[in-house]
This record gives sequence, C-alpha cells and structure tokens, in this order.
Amino acid sequence: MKVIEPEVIHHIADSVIEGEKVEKYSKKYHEVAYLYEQPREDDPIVYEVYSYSKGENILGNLQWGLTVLKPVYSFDECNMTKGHFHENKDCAEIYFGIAGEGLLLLMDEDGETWAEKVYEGSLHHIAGTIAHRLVNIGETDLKVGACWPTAAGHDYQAIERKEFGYRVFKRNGEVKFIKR
Ligand SMILES: O=P(O)(O)OC[C@H]1O[C@](O)(CO)[C@@H](O)[C@@H]1O
Repeated sequence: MKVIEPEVIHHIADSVIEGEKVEKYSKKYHEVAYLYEQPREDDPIVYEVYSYSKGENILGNLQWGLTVLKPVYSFDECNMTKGHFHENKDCAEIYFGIAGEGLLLLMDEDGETWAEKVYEGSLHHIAGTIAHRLVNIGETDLKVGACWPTAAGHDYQAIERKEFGYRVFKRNGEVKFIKR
C-alpha cells in the first residue's frame, strides 16, 4: 500500500493552512468600513481567510476554511466579518472555535437575530437558511475553522438589504448589543 503525505496542513497553533491548493485573502478595513456605525480612518487588515478544496464545484464536495479575525475596534464597535447567507439554502456549514473569544451572529430569513459564544473547542452547526457573521469580542485574534459544501455560494446582497438585527460593542470591558 502506498502511504503519502497530506497535500494540505492546517497548523492549528499558528493559524495557517499550507498547501498548493490553499487560497488565502486578507480583508482590509476600507473594504468593510461601511459595516461600522463610526468608521476608523486608518486601514489595518481586519481579517484573513484561508480555504481549501479539491475537485469540482458540485453538490457533495466540501471546502475547509480558517478565518482569523483581528481584535480591531471601530471606536468601541467590535470587528466582524461581512456575514452572508448561502446562495444554496440546502447547504449547511460547521464552524469550529480554535482560539480567542467571539460571537457567531445568526439570523433567519425574517431577520430574527441571535448569537452563540465562540471559543476554543466550540462547535456550531449553521443551517442552510441561516445568515452567519463572526464577531471578535476579545483582545486577541479570533480563529475559527469551517467546513461547508463547495456549492454553497455566498449571498452578501441579502445582508446589504437586511442587516443583522444587532450591532456589537465593547464598553468598559462589557459586551453590549444595540438593536438596529
Ligand atoms: O465572507 P465573510 O462573510 O466575510 O466570512 C468570512 C469567511 O468565513 C467562511 O464562512 C468560512 O471560512 C467563508 O465562507 C467566508 O468567506
């Protein structure tokens, strides 16, 4: 029997995924400044996303990802991902907390919004009809692994039309939710 090396390695402690087929992008603040009530004036990297898949973009195939969300505050509003629904509502997703302290904001198609706490070892099943956004409520990188069907797609426009029901702030060390 032939034994070979894996083509991809997810270095959990360093939060890096390495391999020829791994894609990575860094999101700069100016690309997401519109999300915040009071935007910053500088332009730091706010999050990095790694993803890996193999084979065709067909239902049944899977994608693995890692999001590293920086502890960048817009005054006292917490850093967040853009957030999205899946284009294909039959496609669920699993999130897996690796490090840091965060919230997974979830929203149904009627706009009802709630959150799950995210920390090392937390596991989150996100149904195909539920929008999802990560929020870093800590002072260190929030690192979250994810597995989802390659064919899920990202629907960002639905979020632009109807934003998540709450903004998340940290004031005097306490997390506060403000209804939109
Ligand atoms: O695209 P968003 O909503 O900013 O989220 C960041 C990334 O998190 C994932 O849900 C998991 O890595 C990706 O699909 C997505 O691109």
